[in-house]
Amino acid sequence: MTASTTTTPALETRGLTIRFGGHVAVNDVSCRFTPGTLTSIVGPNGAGKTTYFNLISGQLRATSGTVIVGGEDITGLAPSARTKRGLGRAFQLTNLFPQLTALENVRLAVQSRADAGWSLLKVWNTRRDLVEQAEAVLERVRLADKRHIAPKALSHGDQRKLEVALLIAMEPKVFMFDEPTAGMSVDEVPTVLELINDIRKRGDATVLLVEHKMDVVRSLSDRIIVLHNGALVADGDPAEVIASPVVQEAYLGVEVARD
Ligand SMILES: Nc1ncnc2c1ncn2[C@@H]1O[C@H](COP(=O)(O)OP(=O)(O)OP(=O)(O)O)[C@@H](O)[C@H]1O
Repeated sequence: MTASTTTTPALETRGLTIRFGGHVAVNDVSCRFTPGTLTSIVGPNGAGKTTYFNLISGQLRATSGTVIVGGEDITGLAPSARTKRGLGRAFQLTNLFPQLTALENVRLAVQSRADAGWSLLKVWNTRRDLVEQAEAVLERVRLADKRHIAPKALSHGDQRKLEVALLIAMEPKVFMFDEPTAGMSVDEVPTVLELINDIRKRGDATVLLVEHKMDVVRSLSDRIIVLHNGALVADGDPAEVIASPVVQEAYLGVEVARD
């Protein structure tokens, strides 16, 4: 294990399990995620990666096991309550307000975070701040020049950047990305990866990344865990895990074989 055992984990799962009928999609997964690290979760199709994410973010309820954020057991909480505890998951743009501009959407995300901790009056008094913060986030994801465009009019790559912007605006402690480069053209991929790398380098954010492209995983990760048939079968340093038989077998002839 590369995760430090002395630092309080930002996120921890203990014995996390979900069954669909007779099928165990996530099977007794115990794992600690340390602040300031990026962990990639890999494994073959159907291994349970997205289901693991759904259990962490609350889209699915575990059959057994616990999810702990910042030392607090959040297993019984709804997704929105988990978001307030600092769990942030990037979702496709279906969550956006299509009639609003990119800037207005990001401002709403900034505001939803502000509302969680501030009085409404204070939010009103700092409206200008909220817009400035939203603009700063759009700068950071290099969408400042497109701030007045509606999300659906953005290119696919810019839409993915906007998704990252919304997540950044909510200032979560844990950032969760499920295949953030899926469906992107080759030239759009590096910008989104740079943004994720930038999140990881700033402060003590904890980043979880589900990604199939092994070259991406290798370049970004501090640690890799491997799920196979719902179980955690490898965990550690990226080079070691990528070289392990289970990963070699799962990805043989695909990305790994190219290097
Ligand atoms: N709601 C559900 N009902 C029944 N079975 C489900 C449900 N959600 C997931 N599964 C099953 O759980 C297993 C794990 O699926 P999951 O989508 O988590 O895998 P994955 O590792 O994310 O795969 P991929 O890389 O293809 O996205 C699969 O066999 C899937 O069919």
